[in-house]
Amino acid sequence: MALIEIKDAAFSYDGKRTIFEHINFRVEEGEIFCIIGPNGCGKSTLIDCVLGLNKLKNGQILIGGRPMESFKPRELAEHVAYVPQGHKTTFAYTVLDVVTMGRTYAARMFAPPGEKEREIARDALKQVGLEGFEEREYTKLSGGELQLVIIARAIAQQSRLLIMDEPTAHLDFTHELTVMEIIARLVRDKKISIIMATHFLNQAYYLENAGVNTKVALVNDGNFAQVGTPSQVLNTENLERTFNIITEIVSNGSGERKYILPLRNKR
Ligand SMILES: Nc1ncnc2c1ncn2[C@@H]1O[C@H](COP(=O)(O)OP(=O)(O)OP(=O)(O)O)[C@@H](O)[C@H]1O
Repeated sequence: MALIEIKDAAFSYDGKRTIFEHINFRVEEGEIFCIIGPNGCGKSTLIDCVLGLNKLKNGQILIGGRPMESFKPRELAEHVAYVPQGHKTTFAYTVLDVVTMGRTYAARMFAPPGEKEREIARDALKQVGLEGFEEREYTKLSGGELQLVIIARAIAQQSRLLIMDEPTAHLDFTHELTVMEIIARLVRDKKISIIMATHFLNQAYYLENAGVNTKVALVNDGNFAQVGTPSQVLNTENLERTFNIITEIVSNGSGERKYILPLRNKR
């Protein structure tokens, strides 16, 4: 059974303009589903629907075969973790406190998290390479470190499904690669499932190249124009149609590693 299934989903903010319609997809265990498309095509809106923050105009979302609206918030947190695009750092919590917040749903009502929850949080920090950051002040981290803490918080939640909206936005090359390595490990080795919106087309190829079970949905005109593996979907024709750009798909000598080489805008 699919971990999550979206059936004939449609959404509009004002009841007049449809942002997307007839969206169908399912995400299996140990699979990453990348949502790719131009600015304003509705990626974040779709993600907010999957998180239950936007109510669909039409269609249904099933989590483990069960309609999403039948889940209590605490129950939903057990199944779905979220890595947002940006975050505010208002309070001077320690890094360990922030990551432990991922365990809130599992703690007893009104009880502070116990040592078991803090141990899970410490382990999550280790998984993102932030061992030793436990007592650092959250507000004093760099953007890259902050993003890794937020990913650690989602890992600490121990949900089978992770939703990520542009997880590498504003990150430098090193931190982008770190995040991609963490994603590959979670999906390929730990069989976590991820839905990720991204602008970085080559990230889908990076994952495919790394042996991660990867699917791509190319959003165009409020619909999924194509769904398939990166090799099936991210070809020169589809990229030209969706982004109006001329590209070349290049590969290393043995043809195992593919990348998109952007050549020029089509004018
Ligand atoms: N709260 C809102 N109320 C009304 N319209 C909105 C709202 N949020 C987004 N929109 C509109 O919905 C459309 C889709 O926006 P969305 O942010 O989902 O796109 P996106 O693909 O995530 O964009 P980007 O790649 O630029 O982040 C846009 O036309 C946007 O202006």
